[in-house]
Amino acid sequence: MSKIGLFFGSTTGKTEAIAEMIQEMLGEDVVTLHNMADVEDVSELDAYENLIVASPTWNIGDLQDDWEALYDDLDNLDFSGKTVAYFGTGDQIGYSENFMDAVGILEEKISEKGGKTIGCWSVEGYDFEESKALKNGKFVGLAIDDDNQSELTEERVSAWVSQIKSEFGV
Ligand SMILES: Cc1cc2nc3c(=O)[nH]c(=O)nc-3n(C[C@H](O)[C@H](O)[C@H](O)COP(=O)(O)O)c2cc1C
Repeated sequence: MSKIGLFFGSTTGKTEAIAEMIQEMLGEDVVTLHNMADVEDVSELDAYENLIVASPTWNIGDLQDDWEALYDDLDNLDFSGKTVAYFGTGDQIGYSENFMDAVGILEEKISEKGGKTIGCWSVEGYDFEESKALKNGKFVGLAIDDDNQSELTEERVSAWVSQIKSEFGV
């Protein structure tokens, strides 16, 4: 069993590309990728104590479709004892009032069910109106905007990976 299960949804491939980048940085022996399109039952998340949960925001403030399909089933899981980091991709200019909402929606549900959130991320360098992913003035996970700030993607991912590495203790 690898140490971290990374569960992502991705409609046009951007979130998937970030998931692969993270796996490469942390090592294939450490991170196992699970595309939500192939996940039949959310109990697959239960196999890990350390999780990375990722979704782009679609349809103006919604979860990506494959997460949407299984979202209600998260109520059947107990996340206590689990450590969870989040990331998402979004468009802070086109969807300024809903930037990264999907990450906020997932974090709220999973932390309600006992998950311990790590990997919070500063809003510095972003320009948006509103986001459900904000808690105490920070994003509850890494925010990637490849639509408008692709030149910052790799350095953001790399800094966040160093951060969660020590928070996960891997
Ligand atoms: C129709 C449509 C709706 C979108 N809605 C949002 C949104 O509400 N909030 C946001 O931050 N980004 C939004 N986006 C931007 C996507 O989340 C962004 O392009 C993302 O990187 C796509 O990820 P994926 O390729 O992994 O599916 C939207 C894009 C489209 C085309």
